[in-house]
Amino acid sequence: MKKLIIHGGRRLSGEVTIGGAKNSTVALIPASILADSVVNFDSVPDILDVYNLQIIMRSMNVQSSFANGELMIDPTAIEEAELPSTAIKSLRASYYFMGSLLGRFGRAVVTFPGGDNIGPRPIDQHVKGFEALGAEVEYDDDTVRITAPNGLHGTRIYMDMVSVGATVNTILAAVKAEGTTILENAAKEPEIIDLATFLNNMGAKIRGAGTDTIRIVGVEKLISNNVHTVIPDRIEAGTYLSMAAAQGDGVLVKNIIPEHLEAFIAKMIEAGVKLDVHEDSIYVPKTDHFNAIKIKTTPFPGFATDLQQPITPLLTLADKESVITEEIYPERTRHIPELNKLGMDIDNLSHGLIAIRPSTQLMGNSVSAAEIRAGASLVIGGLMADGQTVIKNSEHILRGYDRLIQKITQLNGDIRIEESDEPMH
Ligand SMILES: CC(=O)N[C@H]1[C@@H](OP(=O)(O)OP(=O)(O)OC[C@H]2O[C@@H](n3ccc(=O)[nH]c3=O)[C@H](O)[C@@H]2O)O[C@H](CO)[C@@H](O)[C@@H]1O
Ligand SMILES: C=C(OP(=O)(O)O)C(=O)O
Repeated sequence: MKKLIIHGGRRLSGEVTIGGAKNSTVALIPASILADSVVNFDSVPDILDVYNLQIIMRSMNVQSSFANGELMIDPTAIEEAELPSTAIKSLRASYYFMGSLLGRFGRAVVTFPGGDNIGPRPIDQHVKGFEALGAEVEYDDDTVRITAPNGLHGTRIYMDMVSVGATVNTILAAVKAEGTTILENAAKEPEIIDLATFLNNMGAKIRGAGTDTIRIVGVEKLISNNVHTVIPDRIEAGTYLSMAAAQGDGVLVKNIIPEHLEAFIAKMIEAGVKLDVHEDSIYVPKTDHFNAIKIKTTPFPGFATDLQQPITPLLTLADKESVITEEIYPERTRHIPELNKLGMDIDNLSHGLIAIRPSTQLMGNSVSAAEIRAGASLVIGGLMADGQTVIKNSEHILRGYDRLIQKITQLNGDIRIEESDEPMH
């Protein structure tokens, strides 16, 4: 197990550059096995999810190399194989191999994915998409078996709820299907536009990504002729904006697409942080007085559930009680008892309703990261609290935060990582 050790209380300043988006990358990599050529990406974040996706691809004889943000994937000699369940379980997005293997081979056998423990994460809408395209889906124990004995055929699919994962998986299965697929009530997240851009540049015909109706005309071949640059990670950006507002004396956060963070920026400004928003960067000035605010998480372009936990420590600095309604994952509250160990006063009032009260005396403590964004909130809490904070199970954080130690150190934070003999849980 890895532990993060933070000596808090130091003020942060300087610049930090945001990496490529985890949630794009983890869709782009499985998508690349649909290509009939080598595929190249840059701005790929240095995160554990990428290494685990490489392990999964290697089991299918898909070779890849990854260094300095450049990722090359060669799917031209791909073979069907049993996928390694430990790597599959290490991340959520391994379920994108259901859609991409189905698109490539007309069948897929994938163990149920892992990912963050943020409450129930059903896949009924993914299955609805596959079945609508003509696939048959069977579950046996922990495994999903998908076949398409008569091929995949475009159709009209209405998603019963807005799901990022189901939208991505349906696109992956439909991109080489025969005929036209019309996906209604699709998710509109920027990462879906990034995926569609990547596939379209290889010859796919996907229109409407970023709106709630996506139209896909199936094509036979996908050939990559250029390098795809992954969009900046809006969740990593929001995490550093929150960290800088809570503990900074002036921090410039670079490589941001502000349009991807509109709801978050609006809430930070409402909280009293006078953000200076530029074309591709945001300056966070030192803030002495914070207002209490109300937040409700909703699908894009609303306030992202993935930023609910990272903004929470900042709200403990407000003058009155703030309230967050977590609509997407009401059980995404495992940060609360841990942040309270640092002296914060946060209450899980009822299903998804969180009260954050002013707290003054924060002291470091030993805490545990239950999942990635809970962990990110603990990193911010640890930087705010006096004394030493030890964050156990930090692998969860490193799943999705590019060069975290280097970036926080560059901002004058005191943080290091240590290996411990205790098993991860
Ligand atoms: C790798 C990736 O991109 N992960 C993101 C993705 O997760 P993920 O794609 O898993 O999240 P979804 O958008 O699918 O989930 C949204 C909501 O729909 C529900 N649902 C989803 C699918 C389904 O078949 N049935 C169903 O009921 C979920 O329980 C949840 O309440 O979007 C989430 C919501 O923005 C983010 O927190 C995750 O960071
Ligand atoms: C929930 C998240 O990730 P995943 O879907 O990969 O578990 C996240 O990035 O906040």
